[in-house]
Parts: sequence; C-alpha cells; structure tokens
Amino acid sequence: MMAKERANILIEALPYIREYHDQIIVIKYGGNAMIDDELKRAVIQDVLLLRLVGIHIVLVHGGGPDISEMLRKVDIPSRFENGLRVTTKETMEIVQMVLCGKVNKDLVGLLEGQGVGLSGMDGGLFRAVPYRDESEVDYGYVGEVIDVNPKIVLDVIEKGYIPVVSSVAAGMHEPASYNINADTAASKLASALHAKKLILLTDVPGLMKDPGNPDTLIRRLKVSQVPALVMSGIISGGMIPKVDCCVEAVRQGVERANIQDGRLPHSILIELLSDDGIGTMFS
Ligand SMILES: Nc1ncnc2c1ncn2[C@@H]1O[C@H](COP(=O)(O)OP(=O)(O)O)[C@@H](O)[C@H]1O
Ligand SMILES: CC(=O)N[C@@H](CCC(=O)OP(=O)(O)O)C(=O)O
Repeated sequence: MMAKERANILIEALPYIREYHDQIIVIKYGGNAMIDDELKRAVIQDVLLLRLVGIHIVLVHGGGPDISEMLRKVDIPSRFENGLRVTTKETMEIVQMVLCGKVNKDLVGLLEGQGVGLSGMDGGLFRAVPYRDESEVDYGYVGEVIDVNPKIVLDVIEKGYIPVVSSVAAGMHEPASYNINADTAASKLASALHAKKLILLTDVPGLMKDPGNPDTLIRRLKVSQVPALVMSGIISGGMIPKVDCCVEAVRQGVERANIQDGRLPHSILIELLSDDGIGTMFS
C-alpha cells in the first residue's frame, strides 16, 4: 500500500475516534467466531487499539461451542429449544465453569494485563428469574435478566481496565446461577450503560434477505422496519434473538446496534473507524 493510502486510512478514522472518544461500546463476542485462535487475537488487538484512543470497550462473551464440548466430555447431553440451551442443575455447573472460568480467563489473558474478568454475578451485575416463553418448554436454569446494576462495570472502566463479562446471572430471589444467552446479556448491559453502540459479532455477514446469499445483506434498518421483516419469515434460528437484542437496545437508548461478521479479521475496527462500515446497522 502506498504511503498516501495509509495516511488516508488514518485520516478517515479521525472523526470516528472523535465521535466515540470517552463513549462506551459494548461488543458481544461468541459463538463460532470465537473458536479460531488467530481471529481471537485480531479481536483482542482491535479492543486494545480502541482502548488506546480513549474508547471504552466492554466485552461480553458467550462460548456456546466450548460449553457443548465440555458437556460432551463429561457425557451430559445438550439440548436447544428455540435457540436456548435447556439448562439442568448439572448443566449449569458446567456452563458456569466454562463461561466464568475457561472462556473468561482465556480472553482476559490475551488482554495484556488490561482486562478484568467479571461474571454477571459479580457486584450484583445481572439478576435473573427462570426464563419462560409462550411455549411449554421448561428451560430449567436459563435466566431472564430482570435487574442490571452496571456499577461494577463502570468502576472497572473508571480505573482504566477493560471489563470482560460472562453471561451468567445470580438468582433474583434465591442463591442460584442462571444461564443467559450472551446476545441478551450484551444488549441488557449496553442499555444499562447507555452505551453509544452495541456490536454483536457472529458467523454471518449480518442480517440477509436470503440467508444463503451474502449479496442480500441488509446494510441499514430502522427499528420500525423490523416487525415487517419478522412477519416475512426471513429471520430464523439464532438470528431471531440477535435482531430482538438490537431492537431492544435501540429502544432503550443505545444509538446504534450492529450485527456483523466476527470471522472477518479486524471487523470491529472497520465498522467503527471507517466510512464503509460492515454488517447490518439498526438505528
Ligand atoms: N435472515 C438471516 N440472515 C442471516 N443469518 C440468519 C438469518 N436467518 C437465520 N440466520 C442464522 O443465524 C445464525 C446466527 O445465529 P447464531 O448461530 O446463534 O450465532 P452466534 O453463535 O454467533 O451467536 C447464522 O449462522 C444463520 O444460520
Ligand atoms: C441460555 C443459553 O443458550 N446460553 C448460552 C450461553 C452462551 C452463549 O450465548 O454463547 P454464544 O454466544 O457463543 O452462542 C449457552 O448455554 O450456550
């Protein structure tokens, strides 16, 4: 690349750095975009760079594939209903071990001493009750977050560290741990923090009209346009809760929410600091 082109990239980033300076951005990282170690390092580099230019990143992580692998090792069956892992007490023990232990500490370890790992149970961050929906499914220890106290996250930010949050909640009414879908946890936290932006990293380019065809990527969406899309039936599986999370965050005052491809190296920098942007933006 020519020196001029390099300089242009930096100049292009300037107004964005100014816009996001001192603002909070919540990034949900998980799923299949987290398995690849090379990609993980690229995500961490992005987070460290953004921190250096004064943008407060809060990393909320999932780890569904890691949980499934550990459950397999200890011979506990995995079952998903409507995109959520049916969580028995036995399953919850593994979920807590994997999310609050392995996955959280692996990410913190990559953050060069700048990360502080938290679970949703720390400092009363997330409190939950058993999740129920209109189906007959008993989801066990899947939680619905009904209270968020972001103080511990703000304290960690204020001290100059990057909070890394796992999606486990404490019981609202009893001492128990609850399993929270990580997109939901990120959305709830972004709202409570009045974040400028919520970014959900996933394993597709974004929301597509035809899920099999990347050319049909929807670049921008107003929250008011979503119900019609849902009715049209183009959104299915794991994309349903993701879209709901974006809509909810924007309704709660987060300026923009983005679903984007976490498999693309440095997708966070491209989205935040360039004119192009990527993925699907809800506003
Ligand atoms: N309209 C759509 N556009 C894009 N992806 C869709 C759509 N409908 C369903 N999907 C599916 O949603 C998946 C993303 O959800 P999920 O697997 O839960 O992600 P993650 O593991 O990153 O949280 C995609 O891999 C895709 O198969
Ligand atoms: C209730 C529920 O389904 N919880 C998820 C929590 C992890 C998660 O959401 O991880 P990804 O973002 O990597 O999918 C689970 O048990 O897999």
